Amino acid sequence: MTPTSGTDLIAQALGTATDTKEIIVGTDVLDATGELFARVFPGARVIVVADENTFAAAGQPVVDSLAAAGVEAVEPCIFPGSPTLYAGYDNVELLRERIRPLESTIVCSIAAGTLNDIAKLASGELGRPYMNVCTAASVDGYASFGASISKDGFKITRDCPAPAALVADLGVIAAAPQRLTATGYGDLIEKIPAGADWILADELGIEPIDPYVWGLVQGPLRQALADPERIGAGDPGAIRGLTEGNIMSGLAMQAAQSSRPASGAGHQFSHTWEMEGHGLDWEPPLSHGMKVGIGTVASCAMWQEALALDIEAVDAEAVLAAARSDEQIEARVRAALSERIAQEAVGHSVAKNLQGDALAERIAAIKEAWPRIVERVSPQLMSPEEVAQRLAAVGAPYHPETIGIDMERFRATHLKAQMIRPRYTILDALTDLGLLETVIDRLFAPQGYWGRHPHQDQD
Ligand SMILES: NC(=O)C1=CN([C@@H]2O[C@H](COP(=O)(O)OP(=O)(O)OC[C@H]3O[C@@H](n4cnc5c(N)ncnc54)[C@H](OP(=O)(O)O)[C@@H]3O)[C@@H](O)[C@H]2O)C=CC1
Ligand SMILES: O=C(CO)COP(=O)(O)O
Repeated sequence: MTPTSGTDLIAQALGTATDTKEIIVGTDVLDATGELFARVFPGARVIVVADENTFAAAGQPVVDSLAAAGVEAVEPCIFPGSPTLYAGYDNVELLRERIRPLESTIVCSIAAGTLNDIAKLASGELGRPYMNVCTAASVDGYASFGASISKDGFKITRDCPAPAALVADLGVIAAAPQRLTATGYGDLIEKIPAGADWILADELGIEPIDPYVWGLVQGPLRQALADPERIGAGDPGAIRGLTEGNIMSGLAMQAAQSSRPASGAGHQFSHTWEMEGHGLDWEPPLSHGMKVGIGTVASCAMWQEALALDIEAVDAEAVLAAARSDEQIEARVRAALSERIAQEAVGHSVAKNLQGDALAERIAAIKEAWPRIVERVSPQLMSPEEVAQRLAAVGAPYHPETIGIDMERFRATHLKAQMIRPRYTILDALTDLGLLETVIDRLFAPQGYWGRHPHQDQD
């Protein structure tokens, strides 16, 4: 039977999930936490991990439910609620060392994206499973393999198993601050251009699409994104769709053991600003999904411009002659990025840098595949205007100015975003074709998307 609801899709995906055994999504389900814990971790003790915000949102019912199920509990670990917890490796170490001496003790975190990732990596480094009670529809990282954690200033997804179980109480999630719901929409909508980036990598034989994984993330995606007004207004049914869409996206990352299904060039804009520290000292800090939403507009605008190019006319000889050496790439990365980001970014950028025969082959491959790429990517994408309208409708920022990024910095981010990850996206295809700067020029020219939308109030 073909699953019809998000709940059915999650149940089906769990059948093949590598780490996650059970996910409970519903209204008034916090009191199921204890029995779920006892079922998934028989005989284990629990340590509840939360921060003051998330404990206030769901803590006591979770503690009561664990006690009612007869689960022995050690003293909870409650992080301060203010300043907002950051996804830094120091917090992972802090939690890991707190739980290390506690034998047969499993973390039950009560958390949105940040603390879930901290609990995931701290548990993973000790080879222990964990579970999470989700407090907002703010991210797709709940069910994912890997934790996005910053270490020495570089933020990237670090390998560790997904949670063994999740509880997502829709009452708690709907009552979370509206900005957390809006940010979850921003994280989810990037799966649209991220899908286009994956099609590109698939067509070039760089990272083939696994149809099963593709279906997990892309299957429920458009339905989950369908009604930003209702999501923004806090409608429970629409928030359920967003929650389930984000969980499915996490399950796709779990099935792929990679964030490829959920993260493309749009995410790379967000990661660049985050590593530059942009908005981290705001209270509340500028969230992941808010930055990803703007990155999604940027990525869709770039794809739109790319699809209008005459790729067949690209002069491969000229591109080869102008190709940068690895030393030149390193110098560019070091000039663009601060020292602590550049250190790791140089490795990714140099590894992606093609010259000579390898570059000639890549250009030929892009030319050969381009008609199929256009055919497959066109129905996948949304226009940048549509993405911006949807973000506005949900109550999320939709223009870089709104998040304090001026046009000069925004324009420069198009180049930096290509440097910080090994993942092949539209940024890399344009780089290989020697066209990235040309496309950026067109985007910011008077007729280009950003030329026509230089300020939020002119949108
Ligand atoms: N691993 C992965 O695959 C992915 C990871 N991420 C990462 O997730 C992080 C972003 O997570 P996000 O959820 O946006 O932000 P946070 O987890 O930082 O949440 C923002 C703030 O809201 C609090 N909060 C959460 N729920 C409630 C509630 N119900 N009531 C009141 N306050 C609440 C949070 O507490 P608390 O800190 O306890 O959550 C925190 O103080 C980033 O680090 C990002 O990189 C994003 C996508 C995928
Ligand atoms: O944030 C992510 C998915 O939402 C994944 O981030 P990466 O692209 O750094 O793996």
